[in-house]
Amino acid sequence: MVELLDVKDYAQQIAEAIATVVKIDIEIADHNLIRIAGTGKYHKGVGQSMDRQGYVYQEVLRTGHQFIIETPGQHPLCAPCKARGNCSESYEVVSPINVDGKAVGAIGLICFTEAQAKLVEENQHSYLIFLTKMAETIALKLKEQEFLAGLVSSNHYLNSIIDCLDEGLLTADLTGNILHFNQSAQRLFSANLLTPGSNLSSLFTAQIVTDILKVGKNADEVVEREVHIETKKNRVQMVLRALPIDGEDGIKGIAVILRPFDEISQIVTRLSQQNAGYTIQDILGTSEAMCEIRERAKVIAGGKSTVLIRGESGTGKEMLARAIHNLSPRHQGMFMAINCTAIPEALLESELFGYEEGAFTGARKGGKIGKIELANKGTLFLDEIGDMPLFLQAKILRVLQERQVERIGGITPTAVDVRVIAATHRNLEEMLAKGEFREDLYYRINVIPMLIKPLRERKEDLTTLCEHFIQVYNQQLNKNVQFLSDGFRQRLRDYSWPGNVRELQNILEYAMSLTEDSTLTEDHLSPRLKQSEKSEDLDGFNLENIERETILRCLRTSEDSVRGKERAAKALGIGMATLYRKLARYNIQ
Ligand SMILES: Nc1ncnc2c1ncn2[C@@H]1O[C@H](COP(=O)(O)OP(=O)(O)OP(=O)(O)O)[C@@H](O)[C@H]1O
Repeated sequence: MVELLDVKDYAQQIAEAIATVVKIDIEIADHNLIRIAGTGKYHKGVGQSMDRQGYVYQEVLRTGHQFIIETPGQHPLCAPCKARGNCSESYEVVSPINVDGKAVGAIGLICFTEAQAKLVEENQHSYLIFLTKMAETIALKLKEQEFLAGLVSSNHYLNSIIDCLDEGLLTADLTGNILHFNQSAQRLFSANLLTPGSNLSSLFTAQIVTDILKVGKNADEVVEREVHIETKKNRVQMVLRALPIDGEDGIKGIAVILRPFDEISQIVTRLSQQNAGYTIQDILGTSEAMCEIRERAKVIAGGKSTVLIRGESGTGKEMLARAIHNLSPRHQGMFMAINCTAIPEALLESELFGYEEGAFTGARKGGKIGKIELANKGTLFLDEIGDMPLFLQAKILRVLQERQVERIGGITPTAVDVRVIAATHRNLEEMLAKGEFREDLYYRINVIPMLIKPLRERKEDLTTLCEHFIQVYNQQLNKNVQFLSDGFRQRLRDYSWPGNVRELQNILEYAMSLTEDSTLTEDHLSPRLKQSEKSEDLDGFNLENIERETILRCLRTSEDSVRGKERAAKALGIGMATLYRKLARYNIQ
């Protein structure tokens, strides 16, 4: 709150101006009865309290009315005064200084001579009006001061809000001269680059500045660009947004907002809930193989090493990759999946690496960020890596080795911190031999190999998986399936599951959509499963399978020692060397 004391210099100027013109002394007091201005003999008392003499002033302040004291020292108001009966003043006119109907001070004309008293008395009305006007002038100054203080304080308040923002914020005039910036912007750029009066061109490339200035020409224009900024510490990727600052009579300037790219991708991740997906507990299966997979995933999730997940289609490779990501410290970052088979070769490169504006005909304005960059601080899932063309294999290898990515048409590489999880159903070793897969990349991605067995080799998982999918489809399809008939179970057990868990899921969805009962029977099986009977039977004649199964059965009945193996070899009618060769061949431990 502004007080009369805050405008004391102005009050003194007014007092002196009046005294010079009317040749009568002036005294001004504030609401605390402190003399804030005075002329003649009262000048030296400025700043002092008037509480022992200013009884008339006290009354003016209390009532908010003007007073004329024709007989100072004898007037009843002067009763408590020390100078009562002996007052040097001969006539006094005092007016309140009112602000918003409240007396915040008082101004008085003080006559010491008879001549002065006579003059005022004779022109009392004019002097009263004059004094009232002077009081109003001082009150106006006070209001103005209050208004200015309000402006300063709201400006300060707004600046504090702007400084609280994590985003860097700059404002510039329509030619790009910087007018204002917040503390976040200040932290980004070195002090000599960002000063009031410096130009946007000292911060951004010519192309970006041209784009920013465009928003000054059109109130509907908003520019969004991705920029790399050399900060005080390092080079960071940011998203720049420029918007016009609208005034009543047109665009007044341009606001530029800068946000770290990482933050945006984290927000996108959170909002899109893409990672709400799979956790390690979602990977079902009671088989030893699946228990091991879950345990292994927990152990390796914290690291940064590349993981290679192998397994047939539908075994849950992507699910496992997501679960590893969600278990890892990178779970706040993006999980970017790219299927190397699904995207045409020509597009795959730009999807992965992105491109700069003008990199090729048809390249989008402003360029495009690639999935590798998007996965910064997160996980890049390269699905079906076996189908990646050789030239891209070389580029991916460089990313893995140098931890940098260079956009198509770009000149400077950007550092990226991504964990790569690759997956394939293909026999990479065979591809290596044929020169279809790069050996160096193979070793780079195969740091942590994980193999998900096909469902036919872990049929004990069928029960858990069936229970889970039945529960899911009971809800989704509004069914109430509780049981599987023996025949249905048997069919599932006999089937070879070329499409693995995905196929099981489809078969259950099909069966459940056909029934209104609480039990699924063979009748509800899809024709595919029924027709498979034949091929299933033929599968059973595969000699290698039979041999493997026979060896396994035989080993289970003998003890796990050299003697046990000798007995098994004897029972099988083969020599020990042959048995060992077959154990290696069928990968039996
Ligand atoms: N162990 C599991 N527990 C629960 N659901 C599973 C499991 N394995 C796979 N699934 C389900 O099977 C489907 C296929 O999984 P996913 O896409 O991860 O397989 P994939 O091996 O990556 O397949 P592809 O190689 O064809 O891309 C998903 O719907 C997933 O929910």
